[in-house]
Amino acid sequence: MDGIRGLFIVVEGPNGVGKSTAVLGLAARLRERGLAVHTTTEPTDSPLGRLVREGEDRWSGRAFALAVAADRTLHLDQEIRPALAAGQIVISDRYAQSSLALQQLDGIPLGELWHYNAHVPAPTLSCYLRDHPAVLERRLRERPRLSRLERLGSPARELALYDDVHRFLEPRGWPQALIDCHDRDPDAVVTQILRELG
Ligand SMILES: Nc1ncnc2c1ncn2[C@@H]1O[C@H](COP(=O)(O)OP(=O)(O)OP(=O)(O)O)[C@@H](O)[C@H]1O
Ligand SMILES: Cc1cn([C@H]2C[C@H](O)[C@@H](COP(=O)(O)O)O2)c(=O)[nH]c1=O
Repeated sequence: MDGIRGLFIVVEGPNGVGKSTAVLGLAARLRERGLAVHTTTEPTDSPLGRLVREGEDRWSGRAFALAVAADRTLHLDQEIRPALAAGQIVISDRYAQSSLALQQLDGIPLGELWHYNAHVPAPTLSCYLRDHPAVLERRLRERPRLSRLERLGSPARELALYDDVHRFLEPRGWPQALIDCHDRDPDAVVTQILRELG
């Protein structure tokens, strides 16, 4: 697959770390500068993406990893590349790193997950949000219901998996930034992301 032309930003990190909040805040700050921004998420808001979301509790292992990878492939073809071609900045809440980290919870080795995703282009910048496990545990405790993967993993395990993925992608040339969210309000998190973007 060809590389990416345009500005494609990915926000990643463990469940509850503040990805969706950061995506909204970043989009707002870029729009204040008069820039055209397209926000998106994985799994996508497409028929396949909705099926994947609904399937998380019933499917696991290879079948789920491949379904998520298929949704990502369509995401690139039908949403990300067209938005970039139209001159928009694309910000995605989750991308391939979520697969490389979270599908390991289902026992799929990182190398195999990479095979399923190796065709996807590197974003312009991938931001990995981090916080202390205790903060994330508190946020998850406040949720009425946890997903299958949230129950299977834990904030500490997810953080460790994202660290592995960060190390794995570094020699593969993916531009990446670690964003420490601890004791930073959402605005300060966005400021840090903007600094990384230069
Ligand atoms: N920087 C921050 N400081 C304090 N609270 C925050 C911060 N960012 C987000 N939150 C709060 O933490 C909770 C989780 O945030 P959010 O939904 O953005 O996380 P997420 O990473 O997208 O979660 P998930 O992956 O589980 O969907 C929300 O209640 C949100 O208001
Ligand atoms: C992209 C992607 C997602 N998932 C899982 C992780 C979460 O349980 C849901 C998404 O929920 P959110 O509240 O919208 O963040 O999907 C996954 O396991 N693998 C992936 O690649």
